[in-house]
Amino acid sequence: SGCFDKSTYYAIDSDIEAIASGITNEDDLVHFYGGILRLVAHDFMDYDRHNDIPMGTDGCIEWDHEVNLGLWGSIWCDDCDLTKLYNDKYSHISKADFWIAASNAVVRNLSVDKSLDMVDTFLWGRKDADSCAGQGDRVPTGSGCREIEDVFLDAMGLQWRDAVALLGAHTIGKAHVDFSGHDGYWMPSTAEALVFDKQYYEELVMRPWRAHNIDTKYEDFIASTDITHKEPQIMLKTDVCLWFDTDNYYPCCTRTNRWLDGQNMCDWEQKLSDSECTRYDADNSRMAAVETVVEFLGGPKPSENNDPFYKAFATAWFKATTNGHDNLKTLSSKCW
Ligand code: HEM
Repeated sequence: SGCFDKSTYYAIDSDIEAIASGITNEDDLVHFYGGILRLVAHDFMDYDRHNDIPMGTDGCIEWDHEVNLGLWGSIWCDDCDLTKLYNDKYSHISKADFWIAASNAVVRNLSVDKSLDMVDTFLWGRKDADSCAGQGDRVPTGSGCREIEDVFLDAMGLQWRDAVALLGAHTIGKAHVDFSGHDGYWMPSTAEALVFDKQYYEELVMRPWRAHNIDTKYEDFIASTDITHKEPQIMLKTDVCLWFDTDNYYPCCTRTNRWLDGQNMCDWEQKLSDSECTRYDADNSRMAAVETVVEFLGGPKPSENNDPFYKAFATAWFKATTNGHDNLKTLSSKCW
């Protein structure tokens, strides 16, 4: 219903920035930005093209489901800034559309030189669903690449390239013990978690990642030591599997030849220097993920080239947020 024009789109962008500029604590700021992106990801990751009830971006989340914890209460709730903004100014558009526009604002504002503006590929007209029983069960928990194949490739109908691009959003944000049971930033510092760029792929490839929370339901990877990091730095198995075969070989450490203060960096909580993570064979279909990571690094040498990642992210984001919809509209030039 109604009308959604470019000025409304950019008004949402400015309003998100205005809220962000009022958040003085950096950790809270990361969670504000990251939480908005995660909210949309959880709305689109429930899409299943093979199911009679496909779901997808419909503004419906099972807030109490374990996989969604943390979204209700600090990102979306009666007293949450984002919700208040919606109720005050934008409730004439659907929540699903609003969340995506808000996420686009996050991406634009945190991208290098604010260069990743997805306005031209933004479509609107989604309808909110009142209920979505079973939504949470469709969202991946982080166990490994089997989940990426089931959710992104099979249910959502995306390519490996799309999945790898979307996961680059983990550059922004943090995992919280109280929400997911995982703890830490994907980036080495809070400041880096506030820049939407290709650093996720650099961290994945360059850093020694040690298996962590082994034999618990929170199995993941942790980087380095408390000597080099104030906050824990983590990757999930669904992140590390874009480069290493963690589904078939775990626990392991990704780079067993790194030393710090005379100690092997794989041997902090337990000895893993003798368990190097394995790579995929050349004929493994997951090599498509590996090749995409190489591409997003932006060249053979360290570079500032975010273009391959940005372009692929915009494409994948478009597919993920429009999946299952066939009557969405482009932004009007002006609503009267
Ligand atoms: C295999 C798919 C995915 C898995 C298993 C996964 C898992 C997780 C987990 C466990 C957390 C930590 C939540 C917490 O404790 O607060 C998280 C956070 C986050 N995720 Fe994902 N995620 C996936 C895909 C995505 C996608 C596609 C996006 C966006 C395009 C995304 C964006 C984020 C962001 C920005 C955060 C940080 C939230 C914050 O700072 O509060 N994730 N994810």
